Amino acid sequence: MKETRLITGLKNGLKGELAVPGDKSISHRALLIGAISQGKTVIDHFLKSQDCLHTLGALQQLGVTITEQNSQVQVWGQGIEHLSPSAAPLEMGNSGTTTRLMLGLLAGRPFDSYFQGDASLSQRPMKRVSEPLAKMGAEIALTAAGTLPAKVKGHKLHGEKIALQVASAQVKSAVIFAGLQADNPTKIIEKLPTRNHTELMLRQFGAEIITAADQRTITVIPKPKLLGQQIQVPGDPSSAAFFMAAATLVPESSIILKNVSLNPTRTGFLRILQKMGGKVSILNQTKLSENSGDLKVESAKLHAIQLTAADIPAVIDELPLVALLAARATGKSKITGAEELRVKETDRIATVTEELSKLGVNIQELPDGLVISGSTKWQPVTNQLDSHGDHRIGMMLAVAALCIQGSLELQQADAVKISYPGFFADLQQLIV
Ligand SMILES: O=C(O)C1=C[C@@H](OP(=O)(O)O)[C@@H](O)[C@H](O)C1
Ligand SMILES: C=C(OP(=O)(O)O)C(=O)O
Repeated sequence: MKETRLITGLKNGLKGELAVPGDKSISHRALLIGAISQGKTVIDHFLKSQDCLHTLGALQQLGVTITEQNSQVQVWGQGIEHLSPSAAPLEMGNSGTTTRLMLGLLAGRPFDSYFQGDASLSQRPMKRVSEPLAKMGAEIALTAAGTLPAKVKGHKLHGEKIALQVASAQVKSAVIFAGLQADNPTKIIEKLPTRNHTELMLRQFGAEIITAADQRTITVIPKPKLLGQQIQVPGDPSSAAFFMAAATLVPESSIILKNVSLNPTRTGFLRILQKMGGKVSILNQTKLSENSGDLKVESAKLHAIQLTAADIPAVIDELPLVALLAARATGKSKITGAEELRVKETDRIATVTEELSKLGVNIQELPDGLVISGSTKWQPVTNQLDSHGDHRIGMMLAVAALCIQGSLELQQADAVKISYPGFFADLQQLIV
């Protein structure tokens, strides 16, 4: 990641319409669930970003045929029992989602698998997956630090009652993929409800996955007959959030973001922005593979916000952007219960603090969050910002730079390719 980009503060507001790329979480799952089903799965609006392409590549390493035609991705599923071992390590790149979901999937296959990832992913915790899976009979060897590279020795699995120690959709999904292969039902109890795309999509393919009224107790009935489906991936709300923030913060903006997912486990940023005084309205609601709609966003003056643990899962990937909103708002904001940010692509509590401080923002780290005193009169101490190789930090800083007079350099700007390769081109489309 070597690319440096110059970003110039905007004199005019953002204007126009944009359809953001497909949802990253749903794109990963459409490939994985398509691969273990019988028959063809056709994916519309698949997110062709580096992370999702690692899921695609790893499935090809396991013998799955995946083709592309007329901008659709086709997965030629033959059922889970047709996955075949890969002699070479499965390449996870930078993608935590690929790794954790595939560890759950391959733990129950009758062969061994090897996983490796890039330098950032190789620092991220994997015991959160290997430990609950071990209760089901899985055997996953990690480094002494509990990280990749991993060796999965495939075993028969048994259903268990599993109380998860972290609120993580990746961990929940790993246990669900293992539970599909077990010889009796698996009951998962989450600390807090997290994004539910795995459950929704597996139901569409024919599985019986029962979610209790508390939204955090999930029962997986094993050995379903899964049949290939048509998937229409809605726009990624985590990608839409960058433009929602930009349109809010740059005066005289008014934009429409088309077909964005409105799954309530993902709309935390929308709700928080509204609570801070943001002007966001939902226009046309549509049903793609999940509920979605168009979002109209206009510039607004914001006030501070307090977030605690229960707020975090629905906004986990947008928290760097919430920090940016808070940095431009009136008053002192506090985010707590967000210690998960420390184990993302970077320690996002540290990288957000380091980079926003360079812009003159009054921001302090907490062990599990941030305290930010907002102001619209930042005094940058440098004109060089750095994504630290973290896509979400890079895009948040690009939005921050739009709010400033003059130009800033963003180093390692190409990190955006991990989840949003066309980010800078799409941003340009809204700049008049
Ligand atoms: O399940 C998923 O698709 C994801 C879950 C979240 O991670 P955790 O489950 O670790 O919170 C999120 O940060 C990640 O970008 C995608
Ligand atoms: C944390 C993220 O992804 P992953 O865990 O899949 O690497 C992210 O996209 O912000």
